[in-house]
Formats: sequence, C-alpha cells, structure tokens
Amino acid sequence: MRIDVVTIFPAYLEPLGLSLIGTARRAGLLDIRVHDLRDHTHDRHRTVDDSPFGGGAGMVMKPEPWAAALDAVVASAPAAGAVPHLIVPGPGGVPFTQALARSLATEPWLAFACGRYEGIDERVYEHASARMPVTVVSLGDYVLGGGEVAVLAIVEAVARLLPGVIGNADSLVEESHEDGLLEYPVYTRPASWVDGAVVRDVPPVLLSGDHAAIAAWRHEQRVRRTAARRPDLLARTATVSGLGDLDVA
Ligand SMILES: Nc1cc(-c2ccc3ccn(Cc4ccc(CN5CCCC5)cc4)c3c2)n[nH]1
Repeated sequence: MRIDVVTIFPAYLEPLGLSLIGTARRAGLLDIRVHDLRDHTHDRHRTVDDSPFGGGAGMVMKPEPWAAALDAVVASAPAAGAVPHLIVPGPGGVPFTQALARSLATEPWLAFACGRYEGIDERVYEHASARMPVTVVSLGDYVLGGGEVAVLAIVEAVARLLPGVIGNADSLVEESHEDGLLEYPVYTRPASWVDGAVVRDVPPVLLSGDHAAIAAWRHEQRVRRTAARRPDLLARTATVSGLGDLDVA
C-alpha cells in the first residue's frame, strides 16, 4: 500500500517509522511518504493560513498551498491515471470504525490531508473531489488541534490489517468490536500474583484447559463488559443470550 501524508508538522508523523509500521515499511509492505505543506508555498514566510471570512476566532488554511500539494501527490502516481483515496480527518467527519479500517485496507493508495488551525478552506475539498475520492473522517466526538494524531491512528488501524504486517494473523481473528462486543479480559503469568498485601489469582477456568468453558467464560465477560461500558453496542446487536439481568461490575 502507498500512503501519502501532507502536513505542516512532518515530525508529528515520525512514529510511523517505529514498531509495526516501521517494520512493514522496511519490509516493503508500506510505502509512506510525508510531505510538508509549506514546500508548496511561494512567499518568503511560507504562509499557509489567513483570517476567516465572516469573522470568528483563529485562522483558516489557505487553498492555494493545499491545491498545489495535493496536485503534486496525484502527479507522483505509481501508475498513469491512478489516484489516491483522500482521507481528511475532521471533527465533522464520518465515524472512523473497524469496518471503515477494513475497507481502507483493501485500497492500493491512500492520501491524508492534515488540517490545523480552525480547518482547511472548503474550496480545497471541492478541488480535491474533482480529482479523487475524498472522505472526511472523525476519530470521535472531541476536538483535536489538528489531523496528525488522527492520521497516526487511522494508519495504524489500517496497516495492521494488511497481509504480512502482523506476524500472527490469528490475533486479527478475535478483534474487539467485530461482532458488536467489547474484548474479554486477558491474563498471563504469574497465575497467583502477590501484589503487596493482596493475592490476585487468574480466573481458574483459564487454567482448566477446558476450551469450551474458556470460550463461554470469555463470551460472558464480553457481554458483561459491553453492558457496563457500551450499552449502545448491545442495543445494536442481539448478542445477549440468557444472562438474565446483568449485575455488571
Ligand atoms: N475526531 C477529530 C478530528 C479532529 C480534527 C481534525 C483536523 C483538524 C484541523 C483543525 N482542527 C481543529 C479544529 C478546531 C475547531 C473546529 C471547529 N470549528 C468551528 C467553526 C470553525 C472551526 C474544527 C477543527 C482539527 C481537528 N478533532 N477531532
């Protein structure tokens, strides 16, 4: 997969050189290119922002640098006529979900536009939409300072779904949220942990070797945890099976 990121803070994307993503890049599974929006300005101060028409606090990102930067990305197409799917993080976007991550993971070329200040001049979306598919994506109902953190999250969620990126594909099987339930609690050694004055034991079922009992216990934990933390998810799925009224912790 080819990924282009346009930002005024290229250093913000350095974590894409670490761990899972860094390994995938060095293995040639990911071709990630980060571009500085200011390289597409022509004034001495490399200006990318200006005051908002209509008034209001803060600044808005100017259209010309963005149009030049996005056109340069398209011009660097790996194959004639190929265009990227442009993802623009924004608080007013469609929710970023595991389903959207799975869909994006099937695409050959993604581009990300990282806004800052109070956002990007709306005409940039019009300019881009005339050249490539554009999707505005929200990480959640809170306001970040810009798009870079969202891009790190989206790239990680998408990249880990690509074949070969995660060593053990089995861990992709039991993904949380996939069937509308949160994940079950996990444990590892020691089976009995002396935590100061308290002894904390792993639930015995997990040491029993009874795989049917373990699966049942894990499912019940997922339902209880979802009922406690995400009742909205339960409303969406008829997953609750005969647990009566849950006295969730
Ligand atoms: N899921 C999620 C994504 C983001 C996100 C993504 C990109 C940018 C670029 C700039 N900002 C800051 C920011 C501050 C205020 C407003 C609200 N305004 C109301 C009227 C004018 C503006 C919008 C935007 C971003 C925020 N936040 N949360």
